[in-house]
Amino acid sequence: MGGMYSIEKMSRVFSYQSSDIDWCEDNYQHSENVVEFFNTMSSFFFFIVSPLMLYLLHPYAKERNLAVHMVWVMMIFVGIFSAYFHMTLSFVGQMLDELSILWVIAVGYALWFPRKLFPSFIKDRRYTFCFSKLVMILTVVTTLVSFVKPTANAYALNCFGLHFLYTLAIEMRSCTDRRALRLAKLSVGLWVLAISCWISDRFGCSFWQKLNFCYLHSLWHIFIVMAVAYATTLIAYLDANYEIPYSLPGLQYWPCDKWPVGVPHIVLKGTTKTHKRC
Ligand SMILES: CCCCCCCC/C=C\CCCCCCCC(=O)N[C@@H](CO)[C@H](O)/C=C/CCCCCCCCCCCCC
Ligand SMILES: [Ca+2]
Ligand SMILES: [Zn+2]
Repeated sequence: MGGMYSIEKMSRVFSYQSSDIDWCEDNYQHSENVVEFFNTMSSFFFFIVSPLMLYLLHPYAKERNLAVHMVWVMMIFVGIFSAYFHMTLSFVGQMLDELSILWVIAVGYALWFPRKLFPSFIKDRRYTFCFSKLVMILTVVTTLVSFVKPTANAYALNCFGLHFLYTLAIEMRSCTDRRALRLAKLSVGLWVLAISCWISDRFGCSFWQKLNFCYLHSLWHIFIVMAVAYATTLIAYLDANYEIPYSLPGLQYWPCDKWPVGVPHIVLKGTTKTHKRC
């Protein structure tokens, strides 16, 4: 009897709308199996951008470390879990969505956090591995803590965005490379657009419902993927200048460098040992 009760309780976490969160988009408007249709569909944007980023970052990853591909491989899973969450609004969907974001951020920090900003006790090159280990231990602990108050997770995750902006500001202070500075401004601009949509959807829903425009969370999906694409290229570029300067890293835009819009990527122009400014 007790066993039956706990199985029933367990399966409830998979059921539709078992999550505490419900985004502004009206539920079941376009299908009886999909709770938030546009939020689900816009999650597929992750699938378009992730393979493109894996392709564009490949020359840098080959020279530096193939492990950097983990970030965009994991972003595919973020897309899958995000689509599942908005399709069902289930508790399991919410946790998968949030925890996959947490792990992408953790891998990003373990791979790219600038050594000069390491805590003083692990600043030495020999202990770089310790930093990654520390990040992973903290992430395992945070994963367990995230079950205590699931509604707070999304806000906690957004704080990483703020910490990332702070780290970027310190990094860019000493940078004179015009292309890198422009990319930093574009990344921050996209992040500001994204976070404004997320906050507005969360807290201004009644206003947007009056205007009959409840798609801000879908726009958040699109802007945040673009912000992450721009920001990861910038971080990878700064990292390449620091760790593999002999490869003469440069920044270009895909598909055509001369177009006013495009996806940024790194080109490696050389193999001789020279230094750059960032
Ligand atoms: C030196 C450090 C390098 C760090 C690299 C970071 C790499 C990748 C980071 C983030 C992945 C973000 C993925 C967003 C997925 C959105 C899915 C979603 O919509 N989930 C919502 C529910 O559907 C949920 O409420 C969202 C929660 C908040 C997520 C906050 C993500 C913070 C992202 C920080 C990105 C920084 C980019 C800033 C550019 C200047
Ligand atoms: Ca909704
Ligand atoms: Zn979402």
